[in-house]
Amino acid sequence: MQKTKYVTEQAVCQTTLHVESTILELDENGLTIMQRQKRFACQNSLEIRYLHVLWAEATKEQLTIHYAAERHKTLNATRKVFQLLDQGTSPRIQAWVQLLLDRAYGDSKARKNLKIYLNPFSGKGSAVKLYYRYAEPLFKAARCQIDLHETSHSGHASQLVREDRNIDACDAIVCCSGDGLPYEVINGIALRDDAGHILRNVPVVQLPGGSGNAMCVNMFKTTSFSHAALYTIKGIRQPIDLMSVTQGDKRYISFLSQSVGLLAECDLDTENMRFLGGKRFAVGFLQRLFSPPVYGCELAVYNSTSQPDPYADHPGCQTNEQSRGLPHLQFGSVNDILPDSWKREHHPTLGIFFAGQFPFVDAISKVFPDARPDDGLVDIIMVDSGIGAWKLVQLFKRVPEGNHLAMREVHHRKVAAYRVTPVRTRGAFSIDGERSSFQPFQVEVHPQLGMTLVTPVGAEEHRLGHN
Ligand SMILES: Nc1ncnc2c1ncn2[C@@H]1O[C@H](COP(=O)(O)OP(=O)(O)OP(=O)(O)O)[C@@H](O)[C@H]1O
Repeated sequence: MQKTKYVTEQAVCQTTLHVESTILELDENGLTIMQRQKRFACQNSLEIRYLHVLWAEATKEQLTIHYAAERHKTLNATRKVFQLLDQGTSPRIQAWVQLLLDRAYGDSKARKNLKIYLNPFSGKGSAVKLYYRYAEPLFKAARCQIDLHETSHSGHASQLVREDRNIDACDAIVCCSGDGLPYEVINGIALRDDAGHILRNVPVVQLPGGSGNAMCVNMFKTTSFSHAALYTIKGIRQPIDLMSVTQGDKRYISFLSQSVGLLAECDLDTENMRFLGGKRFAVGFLQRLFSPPVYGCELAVYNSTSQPDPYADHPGCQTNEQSRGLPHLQFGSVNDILPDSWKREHHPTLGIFFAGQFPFVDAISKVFPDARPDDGLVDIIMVDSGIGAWKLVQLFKRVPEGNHLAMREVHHRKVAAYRVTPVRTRGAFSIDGERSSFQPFQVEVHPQLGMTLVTPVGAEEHRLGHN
């Protein structure tokens, strides 16, 4: 807490508050607090961006401004207190405080009601510590209402969201975890009778507590825990597409990716090396570099831009109306006969199949650089297993910048739906980074079925490892 100052109100206009020797000025970008030393000279000026202002209130006696102060690239909840000598309830001061709050929150809802799920085993097991140290103080300073649940087992978060009768009263579901927990939450909601209504209306966000944290990187453009907490407080609602994945008689909801082949193996088959953190993926890659696996498959794709009527030759399909439940599968499931309008291809020597709807699939891999999360399309990249070790290394070196799409060996496209039928009977397949059974699967995009929060205008991008 900063040093307390004794002041009296002499407000001169709506954006400026003179309180004895202090001037509080609301300018274009934020609040400036100046100490007036002599008649015309101001010193000790402090600037607080509106983005960083968490809360402000004036009681009869004092004005308190809570804000997120940045030190060593980490945000900490702090406050300034000014004594108002019985004048805090004056309309002028109350109007100034309201103006500060209006500018601090803009289009974002203030005092959010947050439902928080904490996975104590995410990543290297530090999510709980990170939450209490970096997120909770900011949420409390911003006067958020917190309903916190620590998950006790796999499937716990799914059960909680399925049974929660007040879920639509919350302003965001905050997963303090890797990407596994948001996947679980979304699929838990998908089992409710009002799944469509909840998915479309209640934002799901992530504080980066796991090893991948793709949801946070894509939406908040940060791997910093404290910045992600601030962007949750100040986040703006943003609809996103979700994807149905049908496999056998099951239907999963995917928000991030589907992966078959080399990359899925590097992720799933190195889970016993979790102690290596992010490096386990690189170890898996090196192990397969000189003999990449071959995942021959039949691929069928539906591209809505070339075929204007997706329903024409699929009699079983229904319109994707804004129902309260989960949307109907417009293209049927993986068990249905393929519509004639779909393009069929045979890829006998496929090595990598990766599909996703966000640019980043983890904190550093920009696999789909021009993907848009709300365009009704899923990006697919495919690479042949015969690409060769040297080209494979080139490809991976280019992925962080997203330059790999320029390589002749990388086939990229955007589709509205697709089906993969593998030739082999065993192999690696993941949905949103979670292992799924190796069987034929079909994916269709549900435009803007999901909801999340994104950073407000003016937020910085930082994808480094700080808190
Ligand atoms: N208390 C718990 N014990 C064991 N597993 C849990 C618990 N709580 C949640 N889980 C499961 O842990 C899985 C992985 O969670 P999460 O994604 O948060 O961490 P991660 O695997 O470290 O991160 P990433 O997905 O980024 O690699 C989820 O599928 C979830 O179901």
